[in-house]
Amino acid sequence: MKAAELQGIFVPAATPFTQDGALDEASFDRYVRHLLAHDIQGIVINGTTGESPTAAWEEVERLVTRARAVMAETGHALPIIVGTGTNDTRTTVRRTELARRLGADAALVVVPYYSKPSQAGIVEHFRRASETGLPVIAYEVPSRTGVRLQPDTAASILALDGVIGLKDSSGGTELLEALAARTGKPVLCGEDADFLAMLRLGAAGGMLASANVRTDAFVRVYRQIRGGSAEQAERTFGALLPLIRLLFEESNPAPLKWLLAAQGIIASDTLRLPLMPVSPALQAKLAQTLREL
Ligand SMILES: O=C(O)C1=N[C@H](C(=O)O)C[C@H](O)C1
Repeated sequence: MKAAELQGIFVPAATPFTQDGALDEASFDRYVRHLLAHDIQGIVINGTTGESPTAAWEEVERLVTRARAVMAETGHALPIIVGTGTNDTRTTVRRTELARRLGADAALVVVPYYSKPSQAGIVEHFRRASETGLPVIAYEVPSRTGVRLQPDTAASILALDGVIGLKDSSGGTELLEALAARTGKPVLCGEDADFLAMLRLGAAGGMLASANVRTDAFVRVYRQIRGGSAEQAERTFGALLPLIRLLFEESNPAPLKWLLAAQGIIASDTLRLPLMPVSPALQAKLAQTLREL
């Protein structure tokens, strides 16, 4: 995958489980077929939305194999981006190599969480991952990692040959604006509520959990901005905002999985602990949204 291909809407897939918590491949196949019916630019497997903290690597490999098979059956060849980042550089490098051998198109590598490494340590982490030969998309999400990329650090990571872009879930537009004059590489919005603001400031697109629902409307927002129809984009996005807020009212991907299951796209909204199903109060709000979709 090349940097120039990081444009448009990328959908991070949820990982369907059966009620007893096993990987539900039949649901995943159906779900991928559903996603492929929309004009998206790629699918992410094992992102945050895919419950990467509790997915076994063997399961990730199964999902990549299934996604590729469904694409072959339906005549699609969209990029498959695989979450390979952990807080351990060695494991991250090994997973990125495995993903490359499996035929992934790019790796989504999160800023190493929990250890609170120095900015220099973070750059080194990405250098090692980027030397595997699989294009890397760096993923900045300080609310989850506990460490924030400084703009200089993000620019150094983006300057690495094997890094093709950044998914920015930092919240707000500061990092994007700081990077604007310093990198030609694409920045994708990873903070759903900021999608429109970031597109306006030059983001190349979005990698958005909420684009699993009302996918076509997210594609429309992107196209409207690219086509210069800012007012239309504002209206389209304004109509999506209540849905986005609901999807993040409790930890992603719990609300999303509830909606996918309620629509029959996946069989069950089962999550792996410590994530819990959505509360009854949120379920009632999601059920109302479902009637309006
Ligand atoms: O799975 C992802 O990739 C995303 N994760 C973010 C999160 O839950 O923190 C949200 C974003 O929409 C995509």
